[in-house]
Amino acid sequence: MINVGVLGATGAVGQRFVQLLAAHPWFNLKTLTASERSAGKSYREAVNWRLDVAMPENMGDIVVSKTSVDSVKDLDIVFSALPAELAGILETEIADSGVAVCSNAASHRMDADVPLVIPEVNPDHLGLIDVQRDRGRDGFIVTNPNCSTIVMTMALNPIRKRNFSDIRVATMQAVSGAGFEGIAAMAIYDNVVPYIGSEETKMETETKKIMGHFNGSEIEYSPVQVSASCHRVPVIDGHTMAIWADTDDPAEEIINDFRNYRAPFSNLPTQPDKSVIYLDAVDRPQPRLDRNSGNGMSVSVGRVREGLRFIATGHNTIRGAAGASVLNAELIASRKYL
Ligand SMILES: NC(=O)C1=CN([C@@H]2O[C@H](COP(=O)(O)OP(=O)(O)OC[C@H]3O[C@@H](n4cnc5c(N)ncnc54)[C@H](OP(=O)(O)O)[C@@H]3O)[C@@H](O)[C@H]2O)C=CC1
Ligand SMILES: N[C@@H](CC(=O)OP(=O)(O)O)C(=O)O
Repeated sequence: MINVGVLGATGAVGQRFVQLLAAHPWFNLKTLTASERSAGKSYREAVNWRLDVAMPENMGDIVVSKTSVDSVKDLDIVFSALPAELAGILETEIADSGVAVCSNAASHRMDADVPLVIPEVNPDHLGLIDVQRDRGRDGFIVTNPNCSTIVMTMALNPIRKRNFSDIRVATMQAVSGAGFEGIAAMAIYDNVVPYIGSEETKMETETKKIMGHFNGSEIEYSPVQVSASCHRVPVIDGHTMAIWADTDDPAEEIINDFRNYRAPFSNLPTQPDKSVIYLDAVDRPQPRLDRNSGNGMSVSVGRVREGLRFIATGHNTIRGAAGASVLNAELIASRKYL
């Protein structure tokens, strides 16, 4: 078993990590960290469990540690669900101390030698781990993209061979994306908020790195242009988006690409066989109906129309966050990077 821990284990993403790791076949979850407010309490006492599945019983008695390099020094991997302003320095120190960091936080995503990985899309970018090691780092950092960026790039992956260069996207993002205390009920109920700080820039820049080419020492960014407009809607979990891409190929061909798509790895426990699912009902995908497909790891697509226009939905705290990081760690372990 590989010993792992979760940084920020009491938050919206941290709880998803605990849910996904508590009975993982490869990973032994032994350390949970949070702020000074929670440190020293049992996880059961510290956490305000808010997921729609029960808290795994075996996690409740773990004593929450302070988030520090020392607390995780005996682990092989830490999963980071820390606020970005803390993640920057701490993740660097933990990686330098010899531990592998799989992070959800935005802080290191665009660092030149840090892989920004979705296993189905750009697994070869893990080669940047060797670049980090070559400069003397004992551990390493691997990041997963922003939640909306993951759903969009996963949805585009089966049709990538069609060589589009111009993508437009309008998102409808769930409130869980803002964290538990992120948005007041009075602000979102009966409403749509047409602003999510930095989200549009993240979608526009992270996509160029993910779709870029790893030449053995660095990523050559893709020339693809993304124009994003991001909006918060009164949905608990599941980001939905309308996507436009510049191909005139017939809708039937695109639908066939989606139907025939299979995930590339069969040996990773968190990877569903179909990580992109095509739905042909005229009114799908919908977040409430489709976010849990593939245990929350599949992206659902539908309403494919010439132009090209289509809709995609994915679970933002599973496929877009904790599940994405766990899948990255499985790929890292299977490729013997630990
Ligand atoms: N929500 C989402 O859909 C996504 C979130 N992310 C990213 O994941 C990260 C976590 O987000 P989210 O779970 O929503 O955030 P939350 O606010 O829900 O949780 C924050 C976590 O960090 C801990 N924490 C807060 N302050 C400190 C501190 N000073 N020292 C140590 N630990 C601290 C909290 O512990 P305590 O309970 O003790 O306060 C809690 O465990 C962020 O970087 C976010 O941008 C990425 C993709 C999607
Ligand atoms: N901004 C996203 C969630 C998030 O935290 O993204 P990032 O990991 O890029 O900071 C949302 O609100 O839905």
